[in-house]
Amino acid sequence: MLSLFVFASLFSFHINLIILRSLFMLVQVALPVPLYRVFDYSLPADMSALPNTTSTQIPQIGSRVEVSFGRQTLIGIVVTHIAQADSSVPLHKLKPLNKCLDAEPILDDSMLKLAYWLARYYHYPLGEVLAVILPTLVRQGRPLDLLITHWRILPHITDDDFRANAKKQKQQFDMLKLYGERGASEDVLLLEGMERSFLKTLEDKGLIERYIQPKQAAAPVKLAKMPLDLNDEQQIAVTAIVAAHEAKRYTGFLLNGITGSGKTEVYLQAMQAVLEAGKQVLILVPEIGLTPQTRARFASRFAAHIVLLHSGINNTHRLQGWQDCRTGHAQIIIGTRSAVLYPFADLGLIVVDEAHDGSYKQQDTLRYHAADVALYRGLQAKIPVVLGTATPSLEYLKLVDEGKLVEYLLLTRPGNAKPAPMQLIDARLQSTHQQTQDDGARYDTGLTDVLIGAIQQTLEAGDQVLIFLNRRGYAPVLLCEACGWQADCPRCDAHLTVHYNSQAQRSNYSSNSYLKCHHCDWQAYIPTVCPDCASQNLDTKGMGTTRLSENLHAIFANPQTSKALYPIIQIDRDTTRRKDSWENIYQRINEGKPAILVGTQMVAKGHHFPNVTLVCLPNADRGFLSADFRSPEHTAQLMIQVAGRAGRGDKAGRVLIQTLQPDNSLLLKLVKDGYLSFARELLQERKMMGLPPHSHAALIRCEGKTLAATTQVLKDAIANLPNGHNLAILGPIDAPMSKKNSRYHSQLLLLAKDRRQLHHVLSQWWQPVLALPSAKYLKLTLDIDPVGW
Ligand SMILES: Nc1ncnc2c1ncn2[C@@H]1O[C@H](COP(=O)(O)OP(=O)(O)OP(=O)(O)O)[C@@H](O)[C@H]1O
Ligand SMILES: [Zn+2]
Repeated sequence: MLSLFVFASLFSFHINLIILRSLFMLVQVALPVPLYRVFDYSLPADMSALPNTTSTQIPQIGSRVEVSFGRQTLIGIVVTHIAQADSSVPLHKLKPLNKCLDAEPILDDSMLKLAYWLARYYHYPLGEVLAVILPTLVRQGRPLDLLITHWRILPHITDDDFRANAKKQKQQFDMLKLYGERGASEDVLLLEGMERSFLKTLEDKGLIERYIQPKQAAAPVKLAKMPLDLNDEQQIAVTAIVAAHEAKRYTGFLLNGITGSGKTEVYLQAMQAVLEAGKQVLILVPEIGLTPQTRARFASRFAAHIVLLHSGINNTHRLQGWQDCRTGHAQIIIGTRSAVLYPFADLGLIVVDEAHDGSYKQQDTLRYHAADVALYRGLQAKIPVVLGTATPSLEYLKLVDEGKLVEYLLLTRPGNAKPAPMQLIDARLQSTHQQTQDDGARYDTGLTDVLIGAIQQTLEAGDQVLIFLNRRGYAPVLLCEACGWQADCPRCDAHLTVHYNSQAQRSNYSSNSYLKCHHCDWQAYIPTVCPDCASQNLDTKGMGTTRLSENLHAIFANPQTSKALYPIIQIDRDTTRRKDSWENIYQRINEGKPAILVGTQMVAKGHHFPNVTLVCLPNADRGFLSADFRSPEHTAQLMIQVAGRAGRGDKAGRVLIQTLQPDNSLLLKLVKDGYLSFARELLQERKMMGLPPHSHAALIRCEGKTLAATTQVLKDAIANLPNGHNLAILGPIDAPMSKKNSRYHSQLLLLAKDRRQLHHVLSQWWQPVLALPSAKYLKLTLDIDPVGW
């Protein structure tokens, strides 16, 4: 009895102590505001007044709280508990929290560490980093219980309880009846076509009830199909990745495999070991067009819970996916860039497919690179990370040289498939093919006879042709032949692209014919006379995918019917805008009948079209002339990726590159010696010039109403650099497209030999730059490891 009393009094003393401590305890909250700091809030005297806390509980680190901030109410994340004595805010100025939204942390320690790392590395405010990490609905405060709603029919209810006129309700009731006395989860029912409003109606009528159950763990992953027999190169790579996984050791792998060498099979077999150990696998893919096909490939191998994360899913699905990753319910996660920021219960492997791809770099707000973040997360979780590509960026080659990435080469294609040889066609020696239009006038098709002959031959052999043209629309320029006027965007330093369809008459302003700026989406009618000199002599210059498709129609038309003899399938952002259009196009191609595919860079990425045996690049080599030092690397990657679509099935393929500069040394090197040798030479050149990856870059951009203002800030910023900074400074210069959307842009590039030195300077310098008097009303951004110029 006595001991019980002692225990009880000790217990209440303990409680009092906690309450007492919480009175002097503050929480520091990261809020989604552009300020480089966290904010102190006190706890209300009566903690139980805070929803989601008990009288003894302090809101946990990693949980969401609602606070008053100025006149606003914001939701932020608790990042630390501090003693009141340690706060710089005087007691009377401290505000109490309004609400605690989570009883448990929604971000664990590793996610918070990730957020701190991102904030530090990209010099971005912590609260805004967290806003990028969290899905919209989480940010807005949606409750995140890990319980799921089930619905079932009440035991005493029978069919007789329905009146005759409630037909739809009866239908839905019958559907629920199929699930027996335990009913089914709301997600399943909604997927089956049940409507939420009906569930509510049936509940209100006392026919069905909801009950809550904890989410069940996913069933162990099973193989749905036998793996292929690996070739030696593949086997060596799989063994190394699995060994790192088994040793619970971080290793960054560069899986450097030529196009069609079976990198995906390597991912699949490495994944198998990881999934069988009960761990999750994250696969990053470049863009939305890829995800359905990729999913199909993984789903046919593994019976597993696969979650797809890309920009096309709505907020509810995104939240669901986020929860599934965090609880471990998701076993295979296939996603674009932002999936690398998701929380995972037990991640065992990260694969970054087509790791060189530009879409892995986020180009606004937090400018992270998903492959770099993947490597950090691998290190954090002690797991292997595989960067797979046929065209590794120079950054990765350098990391291999430094021993920071382990490289495995796949130099052959499995089975009979051989890499397609590349051949140059000198377009200076040959005039391009001319066609006659209805009114008898001749026009240039932009294709040489050699190219047309090869296309014809391929189609007659029953195969498919892919023509790559990285420009959508009809033509990039509308020009007055009389006075030289060109249709330019009033808001950007850019020509307006002509979107035109010969079926729609040019003069009747049909919705198919218009001028459009591809940078700001400004649109205008196509004028019938020149706005400057009133001449009717307006003409288009250059060729986009629509025009090329029309030209091909004319070239390969049946003379009697004028109809094209072969399907001509245009694949670009305009033709794949609708949700299911990519799927339809994909199906048409995979029927395998002879066809001509005309596509922009959308077709370059990872697709497997086994019947394509000829790939043509009528003018893809232009990028070798650009001013951006990264342009040759990116152009070569794109060319090799497109070329890699040829000859992936049993038949041999070939690649024809039509060019006006057949003597260009870069082009010759690429065609003759292949990508790796080409890339090695570029890397050497960058070393000589001290350019990335042989130095580390930060790009500062300034946007404002005049170039004078944007340049001035950057000059002031340079003047503020700490003494002895030891950085190379390029600029300020006008940005490549200095006027965009009626705003002007200047930029400044900082280069450092040593990464730490760059970050050291930035950490002292960047925040004061944002506070410069001349920076008021201007937008300043910092891009660490920029990929564009
Ligand atoms: N060991 C193997 N034996 C037989 N066929 C294989 C093997 N490995 C891969 N393949 C087949 O080779 C084809 C090309 O493989 P995959 O698409 O994985 O190449 P990839 O390296 O990912 O290509 P890309 O970089 O161009 O996307 C596929 O049809 C695949 O099924
Ligand atoms: Zn524009």
